[in-house]
Amino acid sequence: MTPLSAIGWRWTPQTLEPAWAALLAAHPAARPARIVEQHRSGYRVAETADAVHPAESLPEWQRAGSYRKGEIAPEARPAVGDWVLVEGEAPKSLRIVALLPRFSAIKRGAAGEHYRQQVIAANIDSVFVVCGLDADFNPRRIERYLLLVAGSGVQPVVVLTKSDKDGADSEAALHDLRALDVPVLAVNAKDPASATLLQPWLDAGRSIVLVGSSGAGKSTLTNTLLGIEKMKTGAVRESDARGRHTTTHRALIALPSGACIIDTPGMRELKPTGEEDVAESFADIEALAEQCRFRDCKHAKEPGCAVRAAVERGELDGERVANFLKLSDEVAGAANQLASRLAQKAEARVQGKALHKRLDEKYGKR
Ligand SMILES: Nc1nc2c(ncn2[C@@H]2O[C@H](COP(=O)(O)OP(=O)(O)OP(=O)(O)O)[C@@H](O)[C@H]2O)c(=O)[nH]1
Ligand SMILES: [Zn+2]
Repeated sequence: MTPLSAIGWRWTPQTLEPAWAALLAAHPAARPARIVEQHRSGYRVAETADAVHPAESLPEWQRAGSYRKGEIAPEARPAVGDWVLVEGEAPKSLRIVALLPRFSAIKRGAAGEHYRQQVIAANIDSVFVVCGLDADFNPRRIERYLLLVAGSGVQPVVVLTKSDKDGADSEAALHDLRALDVPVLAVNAKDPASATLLQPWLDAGRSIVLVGSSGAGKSTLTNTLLGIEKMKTGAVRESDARGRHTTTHRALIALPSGACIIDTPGMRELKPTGEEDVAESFADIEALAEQCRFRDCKHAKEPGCAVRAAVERGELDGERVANFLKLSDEVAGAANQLASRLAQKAEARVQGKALHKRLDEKYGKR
């Protein structure tokens, strides 16, 4: 394994995307590196699994406040997981000279900012949606994660942990999740033999992210896959008054299988961008909705509702339907925000143009 392949580089000159090859050719003195952290003050990149260094970024990627002319969209700036080309010497004088196009991107809505959305992890192959088979078990939360990563180009896998615990009912959980058309696995995250169920997604050169609520077992699973105690887990932390933020942070963890796990704080709070396709994530409900008497049926009190009929027959989970409606509203809300931000942006551009025109008329072309 080369140092680069341990952090997810799996291309040879023959298999390299033409766009990547062209950028490499355009920067003959540069070499690939991966963004593993993004801070207000700048980026940190890895060239090997063990060495993470600050890198100076292009001036146009520096955070800017508002829509100024020529400002670069947030999606066009590097994000965690992105491959970039760097020049200069580590540790002190690395410079990013180009961003390589990404093959997948997990995005989230960025309310409260001027930006419409943010890329929180790029070039990821699979996302493990981790959920415990204890009080943490929540099909609605799983559906939500799946909706938010659908369309990102990343393959989701639902990993149900704590299958070994008293009261854990894997069968019942698998039944509750039967409507999902993604792989669902029940594991004991503490047991290496059990964790081998995840091998199909851990081939060399693959990049994974883990999402799930606090205590779901993400660190435990990471440690088991790693084979050593690299991240502190909850059991250790319980004696620590500072609580959940004491996990030793490693942005990129190279696994013995040759895959790597990328951890980014952004994955902890996912909210819709407005571009999600709820119908696609809830294809079972969408198919039933075609049979409803009214085309715009809200599946509430309308007569002839095929969705409610399926719930009444026990063929569809009523809570899944409620979550579908809730998430549809949320995505519609985010889509409206997105549309109004785009409209504001267009408006600002038109005003800018009008101003220029008036200035031109008054003072002549400058
Ligand atoms: N028995 C059993 N315990 C588990 C399993 N997975 C996790 N645990 C325990 O659950 C607790 C929380 O697990 P963590 O791995 O720290 O959870 P986390 O998802 O990393 O939590 P955050 O770091 O807060 O996001 C720890 O005490 C683990 O030992 C499992 O499959 N079986
Ligand atoms: Zn209906």
